[in-house]
Amino acid sequence: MMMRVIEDELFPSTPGKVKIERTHAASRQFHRCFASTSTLFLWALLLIALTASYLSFQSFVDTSSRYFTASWGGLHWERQIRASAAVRRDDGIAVLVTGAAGFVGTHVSLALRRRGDGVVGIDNFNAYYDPSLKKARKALLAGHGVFVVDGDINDARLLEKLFDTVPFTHVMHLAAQAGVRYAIENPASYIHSNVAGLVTLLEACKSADPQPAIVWASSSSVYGLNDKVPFSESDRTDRPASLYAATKKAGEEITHIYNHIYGLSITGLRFFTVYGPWGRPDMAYFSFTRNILQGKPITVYRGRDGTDLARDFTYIDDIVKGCVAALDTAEASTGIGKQKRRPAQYRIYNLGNTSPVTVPALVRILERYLKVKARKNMVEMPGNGDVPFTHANISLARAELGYKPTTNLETGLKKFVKWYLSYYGYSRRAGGKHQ
Ligand SMILES: O=C(O)[C@H]1O[C@H](OP(=O)(O)OP(=O)(O)OC[C@H]2O[C@@H](n3ccc(=O)[nH]c3=O)[C@H](O)[C@@H]2O)[C@H](O)[C@@H](O)[C@H]1O
Repeated sequence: MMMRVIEDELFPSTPGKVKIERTHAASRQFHRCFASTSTLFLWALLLIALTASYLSFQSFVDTSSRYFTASWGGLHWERQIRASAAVRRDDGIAVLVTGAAGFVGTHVSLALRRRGDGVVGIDNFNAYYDPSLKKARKALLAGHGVFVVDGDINDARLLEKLFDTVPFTHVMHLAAQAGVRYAIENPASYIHSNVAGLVTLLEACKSADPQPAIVWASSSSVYGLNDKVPFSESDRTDRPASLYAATKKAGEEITHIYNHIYGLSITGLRFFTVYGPWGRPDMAYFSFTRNILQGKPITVYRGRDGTDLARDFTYIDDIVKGCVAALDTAEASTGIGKQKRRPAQYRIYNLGNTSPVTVPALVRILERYLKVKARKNMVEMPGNGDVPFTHANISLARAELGYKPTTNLETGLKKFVKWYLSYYGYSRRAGGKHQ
């Protein structure tokens, strides 16, 4: 049936009518064609108009959602920032603490606030470990008048806004992707925080007016595979054993560049396995405590030759004193308008305890305080970033910062266990709350 219709149109049955028919057909086709072209044109116009309005709507939505959903910005936010940054003592300093809801960040922020310095925190509250612990630290800081901005150091606009709002004299840079072994699982997170984030922060600092002096957390891990002990600042640091260590070493080089070109005052602190109350759940002393209390086994690494691993465990209060002394002795940055006027201070210090303790000895101390025997699996140290031992030479920090650690591992772990039992509710009810 369909075939017939098409044939009739192409080959008309009455020969005399062919020309007229053809003329009519051509005219019909022309009209049809013109009609379909103009329809097409109209549709195209409509489509263009729709696309254009969609795109401008999208950009409106993006802008307004940034405005409405951003966790920073606005008059109320600025008031909170200024109140938190207010200095309440003569010659006090105004410090931006990055990673303020982290372990060391919380303690340093509290110490500064207690003596009357202005402190504003910034933290991205990532889920590397239980964010509820970070929120609890934030609440603790809020109770002392320290406001922590929920934001990332990779957010250049946020940093610019913070420096526009407050003329910070110092930055205590503690935000980082921590953990030596996690780099195997998530290498990108180390580059994001410890390299890209650091550069974004330094860019903001170099452009700030006034330029702040920067004190930041490097790590004992930069000594890597060195076997000369104790580790001194002048020792080689070109054989890292983990990506974490490599990014901290990179940080030392990167900060040097900003010191050299822009006159930023830089102090890098090489922390040695810091522990204590409000600590990091990913660290051995913390996760061992959790497992021992829950009756779960713990894995204790040993060296390839069967030797025990050892760390120069350093108590948080000693580290805080070192950080505060570094801030107090930091000279001002020397740049203005992104130009260095004269050479600026560049320093690196070990902050350790100077008395390494083996991991099995750490477990024995915990067993004693927890009154529970640990179920230990002794396994050979996997080749995923660990080093066999760390041991700090702190002569330089002692001479120039007056740094003098006073808490041994026994005393420090006692304080940690007391905090742990209270925080997780073990002192109130048997078994404790889940983590
Ligand atoms: O000084 C630093 O620069 C670093 O210190 C810290 O690293 P580390 O010294 O490796 O601490 P931590 O994980 O507590 O392991 C302690 C010991 O327990 C052993 N260890 C660990 C876990 C386990 O399950 N079993 C075990 O035996 C393990 O082999 C090791 O011998 C920080 O985490 C890091 O962010 C960085 O700041």
